[in-house]
Amino acid sequence: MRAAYRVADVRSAEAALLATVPPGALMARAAAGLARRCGQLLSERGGRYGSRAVLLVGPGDNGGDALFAGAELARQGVRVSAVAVVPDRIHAGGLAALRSAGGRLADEALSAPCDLVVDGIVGIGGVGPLLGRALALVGAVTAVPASAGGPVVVAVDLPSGVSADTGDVPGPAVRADVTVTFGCLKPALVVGPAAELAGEVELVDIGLGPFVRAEPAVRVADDGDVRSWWPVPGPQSDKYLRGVVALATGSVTYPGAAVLSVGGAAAGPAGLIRYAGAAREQVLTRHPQVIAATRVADAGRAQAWVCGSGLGSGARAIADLRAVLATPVPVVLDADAIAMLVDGAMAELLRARRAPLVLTPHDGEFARLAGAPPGADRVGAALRLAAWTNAVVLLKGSRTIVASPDGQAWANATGCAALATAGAGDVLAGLLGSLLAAGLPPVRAAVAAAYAHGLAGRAAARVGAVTATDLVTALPTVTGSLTAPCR
Ligand SMILES: NC(=O)C1=CN([C@@H]2O[C@H](COP(=O)(O)OP(=O)(O)OC[C@H]3O[C@@H](n4cnc5c(N)ncnc54)[C@H](OP(=O)(O)O)[C@@H]3O)[C@@H](O)[C@H]2O)[C@@H](O)CC1
Ligand SMILES: Nc1ncnc2c1ncn2[C@@H]1O[C@H](COP(=O)(O)OP(=O)(O)O)[C@@H](O)[C@H]1O
Ligand SMILES: [K+]
Repeated sequence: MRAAYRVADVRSAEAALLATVPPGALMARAAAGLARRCGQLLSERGGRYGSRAVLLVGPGDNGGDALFAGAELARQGVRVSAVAVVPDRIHAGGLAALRSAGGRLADEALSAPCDLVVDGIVGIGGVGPLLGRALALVGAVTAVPASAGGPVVVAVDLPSGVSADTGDVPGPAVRADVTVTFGCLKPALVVGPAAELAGEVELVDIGLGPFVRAEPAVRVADDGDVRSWWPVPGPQSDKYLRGVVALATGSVTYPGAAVLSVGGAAAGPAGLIRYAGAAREQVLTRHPQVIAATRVADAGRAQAWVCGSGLGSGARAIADLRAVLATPVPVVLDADAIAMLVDGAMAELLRARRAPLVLTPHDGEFARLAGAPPGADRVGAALRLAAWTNAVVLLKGSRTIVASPDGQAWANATGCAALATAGAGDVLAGLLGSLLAAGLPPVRAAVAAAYAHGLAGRAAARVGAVTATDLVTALPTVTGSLTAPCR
């Protein structure tokens, strides 16, 4: 698990650490890690000696990091020039180090082609959209991406122009190929549109870890986490002990949603799938192992229910949702089931529930339920909805967020834009239901489902254009690999 911390918590940890080290030591550690990575990138692009690097140097310590790293690169034979965002406010020690190593202060950014741009405009001290010369410099950096022969862009700590605590991008911002961040991750590196601007994130250890006392703002699961959580059958298992998942999804109008959600469930760890709904025939044609009924009341017992994907909102859908909510087992509510919560008609049933509830809204469904879209602070918004509904909220998007009523938030790092295809959410809901049925607690089930779903999207995208059916095809290999012993 990786953890990202808010700026205020990073500052507190930094203050505690600073009291234990000589002045300048932290910046030296940060700059050494930054220079190491920049040097590697230059080596990969044809060599350090004689290459050109431009440092964009803001007025704070972020600029200081860039200058000290630039000094180290200059000592290695890189021709380094620095451009000050505010010429009369530049880190004096850093500038002196750069000059004594042979680097220079330039008036204009990128007046000649260069191999590397180091974005030291702002880091965790950035507030709001970039202003003044900082804004103009961002335009110059983003003109030609590295993939089109432009310089490789390395952001110092964070890409300048992003909101560190929320991952919002309130205006023009640097798009980095690599972000070298110090001490710990910040939320903008893992959530929201900012995370897409960070490129590959390298965390440099500056000794901050033991001084970070706060709870993480956001957690990110890795392969090891998901592997260790994923339920695996043992010698004593039978289909019931592995868990029974039931789905009330699809309708006469949207039978495909039923087929897709059952397909997602089939890739999960549950030992038996029940289906209840109007798409019984279509489900059985694609998934003959399913035990199918037409109504929830006739479906039989399950350890978890999934309800809502393609369900519609007529009288039949309302009755089925009521029946699902009345069960004493974990429930996933997706799509139309979320919409049916809006008018409050289900409030009493929801209040009476003791078993976990997981809501899987996309932004539109979130807005209907919460009364407003998630906005700039997606983690905060998901946490508020989770607290208000007493449900785990899986807020879908390019960095899907899982938020729990007790204030824990996770961001998913495996997704890819190919998942933005009709029916992908149905597949996710089914997989999530299967994990719940197999006994995984709701936060872990939601995090693990989003993780595997994202990997399936990537696997399918390697083959070609991705449909939700391709996700169903790709998922068993992904989930199988998550349960295979590590080699
Ligand atoms: N924490 C740690 O452990 C370590 C931290 N380290 C490093 O320190 C960095 C933090 O440094 P920091 O505190 O000096 O703030 P920083 O990001 O340089 O920005 C402040 C300056 O930017 C300006 N500015 C702000 N917003 C702006 C805008 N929208 N548009 C334009 N300008 C804007 C603002 O201007 P002002 O408002 O003062 O006029 C102010 O002068 C951190 O990210 C990391 O790189 C490492 O060295 C070691 C370990
Ligand atoms: N730009 C994106 N990058 C990565 N994943 C995305 C992006 N847009 C959507 N997704 C994912 O695609 C899925 C779409 O689900 P959803 O909106 O419910 O679609 P549907 O209702 O058609 O099934 C979600 O898992 C979501 O996280
Ligand atoms: K920066």
